[in-house]
Amino acid sequence: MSFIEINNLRKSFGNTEVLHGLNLKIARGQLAALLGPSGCGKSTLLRAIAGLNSIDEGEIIIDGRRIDGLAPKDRGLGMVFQHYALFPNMNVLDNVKFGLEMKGVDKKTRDTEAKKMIDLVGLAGKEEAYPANLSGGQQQRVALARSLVTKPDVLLLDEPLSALDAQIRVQLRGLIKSLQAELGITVILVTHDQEEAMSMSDYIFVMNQGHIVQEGSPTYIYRHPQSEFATRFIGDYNLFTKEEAAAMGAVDHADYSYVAIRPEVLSLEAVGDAYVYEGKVIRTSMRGSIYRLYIELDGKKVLKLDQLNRSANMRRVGDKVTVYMPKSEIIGMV
Ligand SMILES: Nc1ncnc2c1ncn2[C@@H]1O[C@H](COP(=O)(O)OP(=O)(O)OP(=O)(O)O)[C@@H](O)[C@H]1O
Repeated sequence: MSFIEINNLRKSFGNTEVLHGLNLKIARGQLAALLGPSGCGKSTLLRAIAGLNSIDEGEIIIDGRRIDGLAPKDRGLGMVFQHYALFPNMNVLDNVKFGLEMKGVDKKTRDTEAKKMIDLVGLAGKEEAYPANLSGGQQQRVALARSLVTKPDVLLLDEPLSALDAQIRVQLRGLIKSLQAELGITVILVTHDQEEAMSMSDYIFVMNQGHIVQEGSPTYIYRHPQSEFATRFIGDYNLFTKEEAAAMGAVDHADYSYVAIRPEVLSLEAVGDAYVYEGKVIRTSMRGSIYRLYIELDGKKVLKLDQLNRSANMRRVGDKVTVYMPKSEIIGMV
C-alpha cells in the first residue's frame, strides 16, 4: 500500500476549479516532485495536503490514516516555503527549538534534539546567530532544521530553493537528498524547475492546468514524454509537427501529431537505422560539459544537437555536417 494516497481531489476558488479530481500515490521514503508551470495548481495541492487550503471533494490518506479533516498541526507534516519565515527576534537555536516547545517536549531534550538537527544541516557554531545575520541559504537550512526536528512523517517543500543563488541551490539540493535518506522521510517537493525535479526526485508528477498529465521516474519521463506539453516543459527536445516531420521525410513516423528527439541522441557519425540530413552549423553554444550545435537543414528547420565538449570533435559556425537521427530514439505523440 502507498504511504501517501490522494483520491479524486477537487478544489475551486470561487467559480474556478483549479484542481480537477487528482489522484496520486507516493511510496514511503520517496522524494516526489510536483512539477509544472506557474499557476498549474501545485501549491494549491501542497497546501491542501498541509491543511492550509480546504478541499471540496476527495480524500488525503497518509500511512493509512485519513487526514483531510484534521487541523494542520495534527497531520504529522513539516513544511518549508520559498521564503524562510523564521522568527526574526529568535536566534537559530530558539527557532529550531520552537516546534518542540509547541509539542511540550522537555527542555533538555529540546536542546539536544535542536543542536543535533542544526549539526545535520551544517550550521554548527551558528546557534546564537539571528536570521538577519544569515545568508539566504543559511536561513533555508534553519527552516529545514526547524521542520525536521519534530520528526514529521512527511516533509512538504514549496519551491524552497527558488530564491537562492544557483550554487547554493545545488548545495541545498544535495543536503535535502541526504536528509531524506538519513531520516527516512517522505518528501513532496513543489517546483517549476525541471532540472531540480529531475536531479532530486525518485518520482515526478507533471502537472498542467489542474491535472496530473504524466507521472513516473525522472528517467522515464525524460525519455518518454507523452504529450506536446510534457515535451516542451520537461526537456529541450527537437519537436516537429506532423507536417514538419513529413517535410523532413520521416516517413516511418507519419502517423503521429508530434515527433520529438533529444539533442544528445542526434549524431554526426553514422549510426544504424537513421534518417540522414545535410545541414550547416549556424550557431554554437558552450554549456560546460556539453557543446551544443544549432544545425540548419535544407528545409530551413534548425536541429539542436548536443555533443560532449571534447576538442577532437569541435565544429564551427559555417561548417557543413551530416546529421544522423536514429529512428529508435524518435518519440512519437498521438
Ligand atoms: N487563495 C486563492 N484565491 C483565489 N485563487 C487562487 C488562490 N490560490 C491560488 N489561486 C489560483 O489557483 C490557481 C493555481 O495556483 P497555485 O498557486 O496552486 O499554482 P502553482 O502551480 O503553485 O503556481 P506558482 O508556482 O505560480 O505558485 C491559479 O490560477 C491561482 O491564481
